[in-house]
Amino acid sequence: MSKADESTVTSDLSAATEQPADDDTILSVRNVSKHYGGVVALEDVSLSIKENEVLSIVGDNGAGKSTFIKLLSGVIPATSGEFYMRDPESHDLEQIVLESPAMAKRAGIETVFQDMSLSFQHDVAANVFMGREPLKDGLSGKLFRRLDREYMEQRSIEALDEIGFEIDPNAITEELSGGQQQAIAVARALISDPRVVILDEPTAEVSVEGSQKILDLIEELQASGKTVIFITHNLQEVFDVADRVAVLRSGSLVAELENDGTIDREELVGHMTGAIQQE
Ligand SMILES: Nc1ncnc2c1ncn2[C@@H]1O[C@H](COP(=O)(O)OP(=O)(O)OP(=O)(O)O)[C@@H](O)[C@H]1O
Repeated sequence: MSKADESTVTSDLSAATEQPADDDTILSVRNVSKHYGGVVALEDVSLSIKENEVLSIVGDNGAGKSTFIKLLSGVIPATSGEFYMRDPESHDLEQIVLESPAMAKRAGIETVFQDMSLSFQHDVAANVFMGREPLKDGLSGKLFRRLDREYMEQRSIEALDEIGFEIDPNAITEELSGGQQQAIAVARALISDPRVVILDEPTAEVSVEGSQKILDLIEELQASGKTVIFITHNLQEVFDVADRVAVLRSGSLVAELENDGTIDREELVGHMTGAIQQE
């Protein structure tokens, strides 16, 4: 049996018209396409993300990875297709509209983009709460309302601690390492208690040591009940922390593989490059 046969491979997924809504699906992407004018960035992608899994998305440059997560974060609208999210109360998969970042956040999806969107001159607590600063009660009149700094610092410490980082909330962000900055961006994403956390190449600008901390962080997120989707170019990271890997090639989802010890680098690269093509 070839390596490809040994693995749990589902191929030609882009041809699927409807995906079964497995009980453990938290987020379902159905027949989603994104065209930029004449450029086909994604074509008829269907993918189910399972509750509490770590799913890695890989693909060569231009495969459609960034486009895929921009759609899930509501940064750009899909040209066609549908998204469904498991409702935490009814437990049904309900259709959601992802046409703005606010809509994605409301659905419980938070994304940390590669640039992290941090304000580097500001301190850690300010970044963790950026755009959601709590105000002190008891003071009347907008002009006199003050930030609840004490709460911000305390919550920042807790949010970072939850993902395995100890960082002074008063430290200036630009003075911290790449791994610490990534942790701050993740802590900010966690403040709204999302169910799905998307990380866009979280280790790209981080030292080897910092990268290991980020991989630990991904495991912490999973242990705390989150579902994690992460994009990486580093295949070793896929083997280290992903439960499953989805491979995009030229805008199509060409394989989904369980990271159950049977896939190897050659096989993964084969799917990415097209050297392996399933019927
Ligand atoms: N705003 C845009 N306008 C036109 N074409 C775009 C736009 N954004 C992406 N594309 C095209 O869509 C395709 C998919 O791009 P995307 O950035 O999603 O790929 P990627 O897998 O994230 O690549 P990389 O690893 O290089 O970031 C590429 O052909 C790209 O040139």
